[in-house]
Amino acid sequence: TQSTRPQRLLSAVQKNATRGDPCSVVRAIDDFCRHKEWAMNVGDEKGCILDSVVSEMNPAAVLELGTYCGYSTVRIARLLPPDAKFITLEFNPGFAAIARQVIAWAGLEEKVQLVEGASGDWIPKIKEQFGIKTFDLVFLDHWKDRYLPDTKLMEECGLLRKGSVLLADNVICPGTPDYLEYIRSSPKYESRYFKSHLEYTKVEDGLEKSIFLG
Ligand SMILES: O=C(NC/C=C/[C@H]1O[C@@H](n2cnc(C(F)(F)F)c2)[C@H](O)[C@@H]1O)c1cc([N+](=O)[O-])cc(O)c1O
Ligand SMILES: [Mg+2]
Repeated sequence: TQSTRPQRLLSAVQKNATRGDPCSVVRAIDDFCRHKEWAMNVGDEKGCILDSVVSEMNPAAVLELGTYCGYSTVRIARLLPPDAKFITLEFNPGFAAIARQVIAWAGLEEKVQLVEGASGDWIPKIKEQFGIKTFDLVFLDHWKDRYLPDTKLMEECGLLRKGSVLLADNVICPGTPDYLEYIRSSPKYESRYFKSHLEYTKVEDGLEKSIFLG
């Protein structure tokens, strides 16, 4: 039977990366996506911006929306302090199964809680299910038409505190126009655009970093 792209990406990790070495997992995925098959990971260029935001914040509680194959999950988890809580949400069971193996190959399964399901169902349950009051950092990289409704839902559920940071991928390509319009015009946020490129290409894209002002 035909393999899927996520399965081929996992095989490249298992072939080329060293077990327990997150950086070698990140490098193996970037090499695979640059030279063999493009895939929608945040990539190395935007990934460095993600790294700098995570390192600067040293967050105690992180939420990722859109695990996919676990590339950004590994990038984030490798930088977190030991007692940090990191939840990553994935809707597609096939992608989740691959991501679990990528995260395990990196040796980071203890630092990450991969939850399968829809954001609309899970966001209202996170506080009680995982004992999390608020998130210090949220990385949005899931369906682009869900960025805005899920941000409003996180506000309503009290998951953001003064100073919480939302970091959104793909605000230019494929684009999240309703989210950008909202976040840049809302008095509840202070936003900044980090210009970069769509992963593994020369096309413009970037990350929008927004601080919740409470
Ligand atoms: O479409 C893109 N990304 C969509 C990404 C979607 C991923 O987020 C998951 N998800 C959906 N809901 C949840 C939640 F939150 F409910 F758990 C998680 C989906 O199953 C999928 O794995 C994309 C496309 C391009 N591109 O160039 O076309 C480049 C990129 O960087 C991209 O991120
Ligand atoms: Mg993306």
